[in-house]
Amino acid sequence: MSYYLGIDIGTSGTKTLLIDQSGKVLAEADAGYPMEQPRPGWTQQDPEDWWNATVKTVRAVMRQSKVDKNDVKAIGLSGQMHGSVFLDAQDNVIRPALLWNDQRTAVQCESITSAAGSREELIKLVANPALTGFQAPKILWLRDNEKRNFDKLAKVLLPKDDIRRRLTGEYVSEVSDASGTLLLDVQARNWSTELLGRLQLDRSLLPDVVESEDVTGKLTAAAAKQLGLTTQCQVVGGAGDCAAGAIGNGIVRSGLLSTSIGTSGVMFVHSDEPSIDAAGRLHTFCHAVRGKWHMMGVNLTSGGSLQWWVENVIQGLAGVPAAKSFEAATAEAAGVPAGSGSLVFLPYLNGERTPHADPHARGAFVGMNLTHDRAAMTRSVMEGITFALRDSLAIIESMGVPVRQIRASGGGSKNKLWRQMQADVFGKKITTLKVEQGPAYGVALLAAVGDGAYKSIEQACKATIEVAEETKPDAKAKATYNELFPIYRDLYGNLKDSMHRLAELSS
Ligand SMILES: Nc1ncnc2c1ncn2[C@@H]1O[C@H](COP(=O)(O)OP(=O)(O)O)[C@@H](O)[C@H]1O
Ligand SMILES: O=C(CO)[C@@H](O)[C@H](O)COP(=O)(O)O
Repeated sequence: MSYYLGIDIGTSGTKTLLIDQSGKVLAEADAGYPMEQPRPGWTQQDPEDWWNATVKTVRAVMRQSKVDKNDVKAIGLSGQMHGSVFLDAQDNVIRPALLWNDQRTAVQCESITSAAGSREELIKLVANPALTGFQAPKILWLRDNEKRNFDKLAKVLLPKDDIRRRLTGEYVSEVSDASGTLLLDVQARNWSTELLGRLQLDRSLLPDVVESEDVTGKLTAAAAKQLGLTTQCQVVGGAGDCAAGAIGNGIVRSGLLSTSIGTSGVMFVHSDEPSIDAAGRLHTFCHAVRGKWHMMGVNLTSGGSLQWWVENVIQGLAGVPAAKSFEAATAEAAGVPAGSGSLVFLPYLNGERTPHADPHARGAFVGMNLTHDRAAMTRSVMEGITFALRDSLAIIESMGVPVRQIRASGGGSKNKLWRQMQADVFGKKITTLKVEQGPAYGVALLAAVGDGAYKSIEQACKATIEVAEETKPDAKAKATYNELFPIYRDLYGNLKDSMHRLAELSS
């Protein structure tokens, strides 16, 4: 029997799992690490933490499963997208890695747009506008602000690709994650030499780019020893965590969408063609399916807003025990009718990407009155997060993209109230999988495809992924949300100026 490892370098921690060739999960392990926030809107991590978590979790699943190391044929890598690991010519990490939710690069986004000629020209080159989280503005930020570090720079890698370097000694990325650098010609599935030239960035700074199921190398002797595996173990391209999570949800053909409520929120749709949102509100990226694309809307503080509410606000007030806090808070919210008594929450606690692309957007509760209590406010937070996902769905539908099935995933979708709320807010049936394992599972499947256990990722998904539960919209709640959604949408425009002035004051 052959076995495959999936490793997901997440923001809060690394998750590793081991599957057999039928797709059955034999063991899984997690290891967490901190995220530094040296200033409001700045986020960083130490790549060494990702490596230590990788070693720890791989060793843990090998120990738990008791699988013979010679039978582990391949590894798939997934990870938080867009981050930058800056390396010197000796592969030393020059400074902490800047992350996907870092907002320090607004000035560099403007420089990139003007170097391309205009926002429209930039979208023509790389299918997307310049957004603060993406990798290219981070490279320019280093050049503009830390010249001594920039002078040492020899390579820039995405988080999971830095783990690949440590596993195989190779500098390689793959198309789905490379799409989020803003330097990939997404339609041609290769680096945009045109944009690199206009930004005066040397191609040698970037790794090679392959398809997600391609084998990128084998473990070095040192890595094999550290992980307790063999030098015959292959490492496939893998995928950025959104595409990897979508594969884990079986989103590999037209008409299928997935939502994910994790720290960030994602509305993801498969596309046979590189369809581009001319306004640049959705990201158009290569899918981890060979020769296919996807579009997605991303909310920066999705489940992260509930986490903020439960940890920073409610816990302080009520002393809810940490382990049970999400369940306890949402159980209380379930007693409040849909619409939270006309209270609307805007989940823009760290700026927002889709649809506003605004690092200075801020959160708000609007419509409070004397009847509102903690439970209503919790519910309103959940509804605001779900409205933010509906914003992305509305854009997808306005582009004429077919929507046949929506599969809900991520920590938030494990909650029954939130699954019902998604059905009611979207006005559509929501399905969930029998076993949802997220991005690590998606890349373990890519590893199985790379090793030849399946002909294609579509075939692997068909053989392994089973839809279990269906949640239908409730007509009354759907009508309430249809009334509230236009108000939610108007609020950003109405409050934008005040949000910006407040963001300025807190910076
Ligand atoms: N039992 C629960 N009920 C409601 N929401 C939950 C529950 N468990 C987790 N969540 C939400 O899911 C988020 C974490 O999702 P997860 O997919 O595990 O995160 P990450 O994106 O960091 O990997 C939390 O911040 C919280 O908003
Ligand atoms: O920026 C994006 C996608 O564009 C985020 O989805 C990050 O990739 C999130 O990573 P996790 O919080 O799920 O680790």
